[in-house]
Amino acid sequence: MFAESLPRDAQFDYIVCGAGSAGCIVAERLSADPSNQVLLLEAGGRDNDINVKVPLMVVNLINNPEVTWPYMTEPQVHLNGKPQRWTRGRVIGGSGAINGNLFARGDPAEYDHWRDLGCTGWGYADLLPVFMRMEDFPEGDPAVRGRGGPIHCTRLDKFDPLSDAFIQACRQAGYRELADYNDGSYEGVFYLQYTTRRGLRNNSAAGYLRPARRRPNLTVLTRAMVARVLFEGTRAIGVEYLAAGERRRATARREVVLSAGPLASPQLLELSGIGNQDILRKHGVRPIHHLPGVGENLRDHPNTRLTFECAQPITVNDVLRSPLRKLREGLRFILRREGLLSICSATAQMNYRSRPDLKQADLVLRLQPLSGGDRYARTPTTGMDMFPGFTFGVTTLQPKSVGALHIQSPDPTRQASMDPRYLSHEDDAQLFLRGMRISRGIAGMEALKPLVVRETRPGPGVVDDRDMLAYVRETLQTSWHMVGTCKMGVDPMSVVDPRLRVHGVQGLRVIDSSICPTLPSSGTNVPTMAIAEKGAEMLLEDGNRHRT
Ligand SMILES: Cc1cc2nc3c(=O)[nH]c(=O)nc-3n(C[C@H](O)[C@H](O)[C@H](O)COP(=O)(O)OP(=O)(O)OC[C@H]3O[C@@H](n4cnc5c(N)ncnc54)[C@H](O)[C@@H]3O)c2cc1C
Repeated sequence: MFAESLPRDAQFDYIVCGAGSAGCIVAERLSADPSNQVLLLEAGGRDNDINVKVPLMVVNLINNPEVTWPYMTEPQVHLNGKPQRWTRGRVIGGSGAINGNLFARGDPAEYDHWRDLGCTGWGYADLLPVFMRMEDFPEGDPAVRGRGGPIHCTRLDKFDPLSDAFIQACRQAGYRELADYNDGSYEGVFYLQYTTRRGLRNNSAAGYLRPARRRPNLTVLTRAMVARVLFEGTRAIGVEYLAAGERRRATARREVVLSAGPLASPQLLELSGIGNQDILRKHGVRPIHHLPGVGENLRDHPNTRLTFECAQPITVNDVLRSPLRKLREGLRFILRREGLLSICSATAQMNYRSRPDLKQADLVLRLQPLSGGDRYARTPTTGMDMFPGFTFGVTTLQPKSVGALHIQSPDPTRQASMDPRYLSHEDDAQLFLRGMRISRGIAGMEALKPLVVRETRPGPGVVDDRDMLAYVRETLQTSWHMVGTCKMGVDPMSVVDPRLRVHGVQGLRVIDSSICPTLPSSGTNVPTMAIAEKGAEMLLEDGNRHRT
């Protein structure tokens, strides 16, 4: 239940910090046992905004400071010195409340890689039952797809002519079409699936937290920013948080769980004295445990784009710039819960290998039936093209450039210094050139040709390596898939063990996307929700073991 405030020094069994994709699940799972008193603290507010519910209306959220964190990275040396804007959700549901709703488990081979790195229990076969119990996808193969779970997965049965032509063009170029890319197959071209239920966003806040919000043993406090974890020796005993202009405390009898996401969970560890002791001392934080991996291993999927003018007015651009089309799409959505309003943007995708000798797909080509100056240009006032347009997003799946994030002050309200070091590894830059060339080949296939008037970005004049690379460095942006800053593992640079317990201290876990050792080869939302499902199961198992 939502609380307005908490009594001074309130006590709970578990305190979960951050109500994002992971935190909502952890809190729901823990509070399903009525003997657990659970507190969920969220820095942002409630998620009642209609823009959260209707998928396409996310265009009104990603530039809205009311529901987002306005993070900026350090200037990027390999992107002409430009810092990058990194929007994240600051609201119940977290980034899952403002994301693209794309439903992807990721490449099974990448989870097997995690297992091979020493993360016992995290191979694809281990995760399959977790993915299955989370989801509701009645039309899928019941041997590998779940039904009846809290997160509904939608496969649209009608697509627009542009998406159909894209699929056809990829097939003409020799790639195979997948009927269900979440069934364990991963390489090929496919129509995307969405985390929506009856046309509305079905994130972890909707699927897990909402049904649990009246439980008397679950307290949810919004506008409460965790400032640090409190310790007695090396045991976490609670948190200090900022609410209504005051610094307050809450105590955890069992465990504190950090689910504040990949940019805040490592910051909270460092503010609490867990991290590289030299960095902590430099910023006036007394070290409790030297853990040099905290904040390292920052990974993201960088993204560059080719945009095209479309020969027919069938794109999101055409809907958003025409009051009549908006009304028509609005009615279609209200009456049948279908159409462009029921998706955020992307409709089809191809996962493929840049070279046949590779073990797994390393590139993504994604179709978005909208176009504009950059990834945040989603409306006429934010830079969307005022003509029919579509985008080919090009993303490298396992970039070799890895960055770091660290506190730059003991003040919890000051963002950490974030440096993804995009394109610092030359192989990543070369892979983008390959991806762009393959994308142009697809745009030139018979099936797509009638819909392409011209390439608008980078444009037909940009053809040699030097010019294309200059374009990539100028236009590269995030896919908002940051992970890895509290890496799970057994090596000296890992932060949590495979049961997600922070090394070297007791009573403290990190359960969110920051524990991924490498990038899941996909969007990171479904992988994060699976991490939360599995992490909560471990918390409950360990809690019960102590009781008996
Ligand atoms: C614009 C955008 C589009 C995306 N599109 C997709 C997509 O289509 N498909 C996909 O698979 N993935 C997508 N992602 C990525 C995916 O949504 C994230 O990887 C996932 O939500 C991460 O979950 P998390 O729980 O780790 O963090 P978050 O969901 O970010 O949750 C962290 C929560 O902690 C809160 N918090 C932070 N600091 C504190 C503090 N000090 N005290 C209290 N609370 C705090 C935050 O406000 C937030 O609510 C997208 C992300 C974004 C931002």
